Amino acid sequence: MMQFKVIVRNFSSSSAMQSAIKNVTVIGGGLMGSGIAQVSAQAGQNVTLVDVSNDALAKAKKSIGTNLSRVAKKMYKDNPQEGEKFVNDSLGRINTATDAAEASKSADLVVEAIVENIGVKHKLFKQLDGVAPSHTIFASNTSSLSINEIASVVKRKDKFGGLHFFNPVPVMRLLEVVKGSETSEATYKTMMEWGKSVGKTCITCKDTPGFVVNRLLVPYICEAIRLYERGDASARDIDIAMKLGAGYPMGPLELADYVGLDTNKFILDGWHKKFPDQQLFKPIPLLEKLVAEGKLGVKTGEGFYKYEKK
Ligand SMILES: CCCCCCC[C@H](O)CC(=O)SCCNC(=O)CCNC(=O)[C@H](O)C(C)(C)COP(=O)([O-])OP(=O)([O-])OC[C@H]1O[C@@H](n2cnc3c(N)ncnc32)[C@H](O)[C@@H]1OP(=O)([O-])[O-]
Ligand SMILES: NC(=O)c1ccc[n+]([C@@H]2O[C@H](COP(=O)([O-])OP(=O)(O)OC[C@H]3O[C@@H](n4cnc5c(N)ncnc54)[C@H](O)[C@@H]3O)[C@@H](O)[C@H]2O)c1
Repeated sequence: MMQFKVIVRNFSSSSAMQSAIKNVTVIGGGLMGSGIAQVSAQAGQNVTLVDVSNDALAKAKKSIGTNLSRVAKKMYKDNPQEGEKFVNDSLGRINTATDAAEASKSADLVVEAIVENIGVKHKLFKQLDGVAPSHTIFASNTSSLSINEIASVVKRKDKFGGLHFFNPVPVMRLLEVVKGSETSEATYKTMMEWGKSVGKTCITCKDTPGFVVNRLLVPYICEAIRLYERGDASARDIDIAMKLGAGYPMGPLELADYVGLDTNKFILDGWHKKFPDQQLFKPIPLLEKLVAEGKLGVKTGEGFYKYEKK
């Protein structure tokens, strides 16, 4: 078991940094959207979590409940009653919905965390731009797409930016706040304040591929896969090397399995298309093979490693 010390902050609304954002609509109730909904509700905000799938919403509510209990256990270890109240109050602030347009009508901030597909994101934001109040800020949690490109379909380009969270959202302390070329200073400031209000340390990023973290992380993971593919070291040894030699909580191949090999491939393919001469972004035959075989990592039970299905 890897060791990872979680720093628990006090998220009660009285002590958390106040934000101008009171009503948050999170679109996409998967891995990331459920985490974003959780940290917003913990910070005292009213959240509407939207997904096209009722099953995804039910799964999201269940995992949010479990993860809130983990937080409460640490935060209120001497006062379980308060802990229970924290969990129930936070859950009580989260409504679920399947109609994104309707759910955006009362939002101060819309955070999009749906599939990493520019066409699908465009369709969503175009629809929301027509119905959300004029003050509403739109943000995307995209891992690898350009904020300017996503924002190109809306009229409110000054009120559009990137809010890039990290997986698992309740644990990872960083938030990348991405300024598009037309993001206004007021929108940027509000996004920074909101990020702090949900307990994150915010950094400012330009709209460059991968922002900061993924611009460094993607080549690192790709080089680890290539090293393994060449037979220079075993998967286990590569992961041990980076955990014990560089202090990372997970090795690069474990992390690739955790994020999903399909996601790894999707990011790499997109960047290769954009920057065909960049050696680091060239396709990796082993990654292609694993994805073609449906070995996508933890979520399918096999990637570089095998996992017990839960
Ligand atoms: C081509 C490349 C592609 C790149 C793709 C990029 C994708 C994306 O854009 C960017 C990313 O996100 S990049 C990805 C960035 N992410 C990384 O790089 C992640 C790197 N990995 C890690 O940081 C650690 O391995 C984990 C924290 C994941 C698990 O830690 P562990 O020690 O192996 O396992 P543990 O003992 O179970 O848990 C430890 C503690 O965490 C707590 N907890 C866990 N989940 C929780 C939840 N959902 N809620 C609340 N709490 C949760 C748990 O209760 C425990 O607390 P305690 O107080 O200690 O009892
Ligand atoms: N997985 C990660 O580690 C990670 C980290 C940071 C950022 N991201 C980014 O966050 C976004 C979401 O990733 P994820 O891993 O949570 O994906 P996911 O597949 O777990 O969840 C996506 C959810 O969006 C829903 N959805 C799809 N289209 C929709 C629509 N039009 N309206 C409403 N809901 C819709 C799906 O039903 C699904 O539940 C992507 O842009 C991804 O690049 C992912």
